[in-house]
Amino acid sequence: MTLTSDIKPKVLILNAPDKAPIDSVAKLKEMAEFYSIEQASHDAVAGRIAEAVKEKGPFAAFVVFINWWSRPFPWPMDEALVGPLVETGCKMFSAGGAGYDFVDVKYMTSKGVYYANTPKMPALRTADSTAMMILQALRGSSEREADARAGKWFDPSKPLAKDARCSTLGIVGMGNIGKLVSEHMQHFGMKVIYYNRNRLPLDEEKGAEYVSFEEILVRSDVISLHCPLNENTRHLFNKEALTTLSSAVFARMKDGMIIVNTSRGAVIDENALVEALDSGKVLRAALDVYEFEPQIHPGLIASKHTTLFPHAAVANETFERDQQMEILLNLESFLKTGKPTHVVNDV
Ligand SMILES: O=CC(=O)O
Repeated sequence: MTLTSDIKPKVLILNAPDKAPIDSVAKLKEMAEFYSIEQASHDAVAGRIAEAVKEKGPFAAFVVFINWWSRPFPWPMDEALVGPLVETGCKMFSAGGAGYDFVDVKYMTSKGVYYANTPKMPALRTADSTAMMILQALRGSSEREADARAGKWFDPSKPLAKDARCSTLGIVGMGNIGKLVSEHMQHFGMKVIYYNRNRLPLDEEKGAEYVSFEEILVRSDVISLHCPLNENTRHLFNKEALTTLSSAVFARMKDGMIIVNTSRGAVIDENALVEALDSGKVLRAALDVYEFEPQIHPGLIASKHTTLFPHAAVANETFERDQQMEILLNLESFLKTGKPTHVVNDV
């Protein structure tokens, strides 16, 4: 039976999926009626949503096609933003990104609605960039490049490159990205240990050794962060873990270690990291994400021992297309089965 337009569910979209192949959009247009609003600040989008619900609603789903560098952000995706949709029966929300720290998932779960993310698209891209950043940090590439640009030749009195083959990589968070980083870095000869809330099944460990969080601190020459940002991981790397303050946690961390972060900035207390870089406790840091994006702590910019990326580890020529397609797949699955593909909450 062909659905008539009268009984098609309605979907509200924020921005158009302008990079996805026309076919994948056309297919969905057969299944639902689309209404769009434009990206703006949180309060302005809240107003646009409330107006759309009143004039065109009710909507079955709300999907967002914006990137995290395009501003202003309408975040957080909280009750003030999406309440009118939730209250009129909207059951599915989706936006781009593996991370969903900008979403009030607790609120959504309490209302019995799904939030769906896009975990596949960022995995390999972010893992590739992380591998590059680990190698850069091991080699001290920022210092070397700064010297070369300043017309200074190789100075072996500066800390030399660390050998990947003699180094242990500690991965915190062994999800899609962590697993790929583990495989990449084992190709460069690194010993990989990992900490995760739960141990992975043996066939997924692929040579990585499961250890406690404390062991990550004790044994790692390089720590790479791949955990989500939530109340348990905010400032997981805080003064105690990163500085010489008299903390038992710190006392077990290696001097001159390297920290790499392509997850979320606030997993690290940036003030503590700057202090640790200045004291030499942390030899080098390679960062793609920051506590107060788009600001980067001036101490991180000033340090010669940092490699900095502007939250672009995931970005390449094809990622927007793939991200939009993953959001559309969530929507297609929801329209067909009542459940999106990549649900982050149990409802
Ligand atoms: O930061 C990128 C993502 O969450 O996918």
